[in-house]
Amino acid sequence: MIELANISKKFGQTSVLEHLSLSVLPSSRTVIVGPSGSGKTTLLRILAGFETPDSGRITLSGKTLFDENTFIPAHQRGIGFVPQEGALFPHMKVGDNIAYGLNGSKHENRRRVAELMELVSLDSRLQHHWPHEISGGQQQRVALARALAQEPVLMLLDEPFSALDTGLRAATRKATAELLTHAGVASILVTHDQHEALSFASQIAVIRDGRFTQVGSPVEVYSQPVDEATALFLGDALIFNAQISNGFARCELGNIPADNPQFSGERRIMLRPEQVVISPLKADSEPQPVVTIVDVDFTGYLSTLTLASPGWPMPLQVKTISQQNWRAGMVVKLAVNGHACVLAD
Ligand SMILES: Nc1ncnc2c1ncn2[C@@H]1O[C@H](COP(=O)(O)OP(=O)(O)OP(=O)(O)O)[C@@H](O)[C@H]1O
Repeated sequence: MIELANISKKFGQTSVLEHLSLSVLPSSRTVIVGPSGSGKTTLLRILAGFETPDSGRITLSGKTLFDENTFIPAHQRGIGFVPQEGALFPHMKVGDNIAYGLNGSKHENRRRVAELMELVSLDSRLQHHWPHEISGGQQQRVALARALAQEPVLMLLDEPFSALDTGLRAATRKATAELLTHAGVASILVTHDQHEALSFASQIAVIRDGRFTQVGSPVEVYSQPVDEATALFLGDALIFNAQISNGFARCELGNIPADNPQFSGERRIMLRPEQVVISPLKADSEPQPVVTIVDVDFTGYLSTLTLASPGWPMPLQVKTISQQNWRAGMVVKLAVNGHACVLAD
């Protein structure tokens, strides 16, 4: 439904976006995730029509929004935009914020505001409040209702939950995802928070230095990242040098099935910490390799174990679910679940 092809943008001599291409399906949820300064907001502003790319093409439902001969202005695009921290008009009450841009009769607008408030699960009595009289989560819902009032086919969300505390953030994120899917509105959300990205998205586009390094489903980009930086950006990762042959990766942790059997020779591989299962060693068994816990950093639900083995070049840190009996000096058994991801660099 929305297609970007070869979008590039420079500010002065600095290239900020380079040849970005992306397809977003109707009613889907795409997340653009990447470090600060990677070009996320610039891309969103280009899609909204607030910024002009230097080259490329953007089409929405078959209609060209931008190419070398075309520039459709923001208010004619049918695209909703929820900026960071909602950006409500402070001098307008909640109801008037939502009604901003509605051009029906007074009676119709009142009915539509009530509908939209119900859609975003806001108590209709809040329409008479000033923005500063409602909570951060409620302000985000008002901003969403205001954007939905335009009946967009695509909603752009720029770090919309960043001002909310952790619990409220997760709840608002889930409610927003459900609401947009239910309303049949496709969305593109920008964030630098990998948990948020993995939880909200049906499709993730990882951006670094103005380029997409990987586009895929959350499970794909998390378990099969293309390179080390993408792997580390999306969560904790254990990276090893390995010798790949016959579909197996030989490394410090043993012989692990490789996710891509075409590779061979010396390569870097990645495992997620949850793939490594650590268990106490039974008295009479021989561990292979011999692994000792050298340090336990207990942080509640999770502990970081520092593990050492005579054959390893350096100790390995693994974050794992805490167990009460773990202590430094203990010899443990390691097992690896699933495949090792063979990295491209
Ligand atoms: N109007 C502008 N003029 C000049 N440079 C700009 C402009 N807007 C953005 N930039 C630069 O473009 C680069 C990308 O900025 P952008 O805001 O798109 O990144 P971001 O990934 O959204 O970052 P953050 O996560 O910190 O918001 C940055 O180096 C920024 O300084």
